[in-house]
Amino acid sequence: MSIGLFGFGKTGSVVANEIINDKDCELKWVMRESSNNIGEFASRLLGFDHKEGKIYNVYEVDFNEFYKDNYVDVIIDFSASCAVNEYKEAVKYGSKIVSAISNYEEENINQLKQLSLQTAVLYSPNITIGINFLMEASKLLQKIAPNADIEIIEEHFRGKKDVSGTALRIADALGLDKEQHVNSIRVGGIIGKHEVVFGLPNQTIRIVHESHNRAAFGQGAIYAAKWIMGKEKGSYSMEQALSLIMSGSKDNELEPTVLL
Ligand SMILES: NC(=O)c1ccc[n+]([C@@H]2O[C@H](COP(=O)([O-])OP(=O)(O)OC[C@H]3O[C@@H](n4cnc5c(N)ncnc54)[C@H](O)[C@@H]3O)[C@@H](O)[C@H]2O)c1
Ligand SMILES: O=C(O)C1=N[C@H](C(=O)O)CCC1
Repeated sequence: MSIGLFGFGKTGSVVANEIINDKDCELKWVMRESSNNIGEFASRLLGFDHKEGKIYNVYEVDFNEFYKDNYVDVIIDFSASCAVNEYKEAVKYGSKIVSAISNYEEENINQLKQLSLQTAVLYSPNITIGINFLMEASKLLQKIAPNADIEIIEEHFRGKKDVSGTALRIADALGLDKEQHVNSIRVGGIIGKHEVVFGLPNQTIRIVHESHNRAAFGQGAIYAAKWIMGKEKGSYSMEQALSLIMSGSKDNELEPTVLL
C-alpha cells in the first residue's frame, strides 16, 4: 500500500517512522508547511539507510499536477484543518483519505465530507485503537448506571491550544453538555490522556486511556489505512473500522503488534 503523509511535526514524524517500519506500506512522499529538510527523505532523517518518503513543501507544489505523477493509495493527514484543500485533486485519481486532524474548522470538515462523495474517507480525532475501547466501555457503563455523575478529563502537552476533539466526541457519545462536562489540563509533555469519571454516592469508577508514545497514533492510522483500502466511497469512522474487533469475534483479533 502506498501512502502520502501530510504533516511532519511532533506526530507526523513518528507516524512516518511507523509507516516505513511496516512491511505492507511504502511511504511515497511527505508534505509539510515548514521549509525544513525539503527534498530530503523522511527515512534518512529517521535513521534508516534507504530513501523513502521524499519531503515536499506545500507552498512549492502545484497540486493540480502533483498527483498525476505521485499517486498514492491512501493519504494520511496529521497536519492542519485547511490541508484538505491540498488533497482534493488526489481523490480524482482514486486516493483514499485517513484524516486525524483533531479539531476541524467547519468549512474544512464540510470539504472533507464533500470528498467522501468521491472516495472513501475515514476521519477520527483520536485514531488510537485504545480510545475506541474507552468510548464503548463508557457507553456501556452509562447504560448500567444512568444516574451516575459523569465528568470527562482530558490532559495534553502545554502547547496544545484546542480543546481535545476526542473529549468532545466522548461528550457527544454520552449525551453530555461539552461546556459543562469537559475539563482540560495542559501541562508539560503529556501526549494524550482521556478519563471518564463516573460518580456514584459511595464509589467512583474511572475509565482511563493514555497514549505514552505518538507511535500509538501511527499504528492506529496504519490500521485505518489498511481497513479503508477495501472500502467504497463514503464517510467512515474509527469505530466502524474496529467494529468487528469490538464485537469480540475470535476471527477478528487485532495483530498483537497494534496494541504493543
Ligand atoms: N487523531 C489523532 O489521534 C491525533 C493524534 C495526534 C495529533 N493529531 C492532530 O494532528 C495535527 C498535527 O499535530 P502535531 O502535534 O503533529 O502538530 P505539529 O504542529 O507538531 O505539526 C504539524 C505539521 O503539519 C504541517 N502543516 C501545517 N499546515 C500544513 C498544511 N496546510 N499542509 C501540509 N502540512 C501542514 C507542519 O509543517 C508540521 O509538519 C493536529 O491537528 C493534532 O491535533 C491527531
Ligand atoms: O493534538 C494532539 O496531539 C492530540 N489531540 C487529540 C485530541 O484533540 O483529542 C488526541 C490525540 C493527541
